[in-house]
Amino acid sequence: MAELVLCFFATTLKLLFAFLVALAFKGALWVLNLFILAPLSDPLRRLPGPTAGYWENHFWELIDPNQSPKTHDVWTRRYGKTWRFHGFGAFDLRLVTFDSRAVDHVLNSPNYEKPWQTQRFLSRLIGQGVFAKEGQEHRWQRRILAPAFNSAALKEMYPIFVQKAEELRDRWDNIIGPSSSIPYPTPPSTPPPGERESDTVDFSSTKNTSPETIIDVCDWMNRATLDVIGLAGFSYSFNSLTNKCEEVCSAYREMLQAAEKPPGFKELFALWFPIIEDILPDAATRAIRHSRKVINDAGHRIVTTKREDILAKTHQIDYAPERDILSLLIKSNMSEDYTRRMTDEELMDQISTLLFAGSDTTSLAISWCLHHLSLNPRIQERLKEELQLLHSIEDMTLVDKLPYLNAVVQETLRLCPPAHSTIRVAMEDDIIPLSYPIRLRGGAVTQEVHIRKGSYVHIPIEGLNMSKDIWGKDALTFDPDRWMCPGRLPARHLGLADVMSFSQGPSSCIGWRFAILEMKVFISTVVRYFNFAPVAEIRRFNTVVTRPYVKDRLENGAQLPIKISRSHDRL
Ligand code: HEM
Repeated sequence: MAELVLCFFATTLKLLFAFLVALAFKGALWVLNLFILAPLSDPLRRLPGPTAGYWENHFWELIDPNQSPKTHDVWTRRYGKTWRFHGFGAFDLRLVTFDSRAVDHVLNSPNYEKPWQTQRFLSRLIGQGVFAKEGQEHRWQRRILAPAFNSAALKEMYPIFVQKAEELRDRWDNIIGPSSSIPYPTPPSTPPPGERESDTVDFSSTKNTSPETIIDVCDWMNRATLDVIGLAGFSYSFNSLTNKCEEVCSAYREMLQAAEKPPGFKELFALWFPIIEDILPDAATRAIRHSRKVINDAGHRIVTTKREDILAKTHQIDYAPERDILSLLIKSNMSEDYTRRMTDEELMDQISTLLFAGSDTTSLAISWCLHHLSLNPRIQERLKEELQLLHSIEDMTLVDKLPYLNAVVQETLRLCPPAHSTIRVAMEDDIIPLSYPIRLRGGAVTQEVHIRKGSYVHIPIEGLNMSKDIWGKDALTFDPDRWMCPGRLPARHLGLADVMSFSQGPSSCIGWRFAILEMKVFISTVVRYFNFAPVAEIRRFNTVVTRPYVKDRLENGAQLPIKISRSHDRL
């Protein structure tokens, strides 16, 4: 018996050993292939591009927004409109293209998807919503979401933009001090819809006797746009502008802070082996999990109540359903074939997605706009003059059609796109057509790029918006006038709204009209009533989006201090 046990034990050991040897052999082959064999046959090797040591990368030059405009400019002059660079090293060659035909091809072809690393990062943060999905699932979610973003839906949401913009204006007015002669109502005595009486802030505590004051525009805009997406997205009051950020609002902010930290070795490793986060969750992982739970619990309550409400009242003759994005989404979902409806979990993930994709981006775009207006008093003055013609902000068509406001918004989106760049991966070997030929390393000239399955393509959103070839020599200057003279614009635009900021193709920004309208309402409301002046040198840093910080104060995180005073003479 003992012999039998020994024999069994020895055989198991042998098998285990053989298994480990096979595993090590497979691992060695994988490493050999990854670092040596595959790079040797990578067609991108033939492309022009910057050189570096085998283990060196070019991420920093390309992704740091304080360096990338210069890098793009110098490298496109040196290598042409399409080149390759080192990802994690020389074994990881990646493509960058400024060629409109190639950009069109990559962003519109089903052969290119968000890399699985991006999808995993997004799923961990915001669940399985439309942003994290690809392929058929993505197309299906996008179709159900579409009615919530059409013109009719926007019209319904417009009063929310106005309500929140005016609330923000009143908060700022109150911070400046009591000597206001501004002929608009002081902060409302009755709280805005959705806020409880007790949630309104005590304005006296923030008053300042000086006729001007410095505010952190970034923080204020962040709160305002979060309130907007709460109300417009799912009729939910975050009360962020009242300083009484409630639990979902705090959870969301906590989640963003955790996600903003640049990934270290462990985070990168965890993308490949997510189990590590289960075994050894760090503070960021715990924060994200906790935030997701809070957001999901609230999301569950919201989805259930809304669906019951819609089901119960649909047949009432005078029923006017809520017009927020989630209600429209639930309605659109209910009209789908029974087997193809989104589950409650999927609906909840759309809530996190909208929070993530719709608030921070728009808040940054508005902040950058006020920054540029503060640096350019003449442009600010001209905008104020146009806004004086606007009798009421309530008229959506009027606000949307103001030509100079439109030019200022377009120019901000061009020069300060909140998303610095995006990335796709080739799902199969492909040939990318080019409009501008490139010279390969051997000297041959070609009008197409061969790319193999698994290669990454970086789409330089900001680079395309700032390209001198596309926008002219003054591409780096904030000049809204270029949008007023059609002759100064490129013959052919890439991207939604004529800029690359919202990307293009089937995964482009679904909320672009929403964002532009929200920007217009906020900018016109605050620029009518306040003057903006710079107080610090502002730099940019890139986390998930491009944020401002005060030069030499990066440790304080995103900040955009601006001096505001009332424009008494205009009123
Ligand atoms: C100025 C503000 C905004 C900017 C610059 C912006 C930019 C973008 C960009 C560049 C993408 C594509 C990302 C990629 O290709 O990898 C995107 C996707 C998306 N955006 Fe926006 N966005 C803004 C506002 C909004 C708003 C207000 C909403 C919703 C209310 C929204 C919802 C989304 C969603 C759901 C996606 C994913 C679309 C998909 O994968 O099909 N965005 N956005």
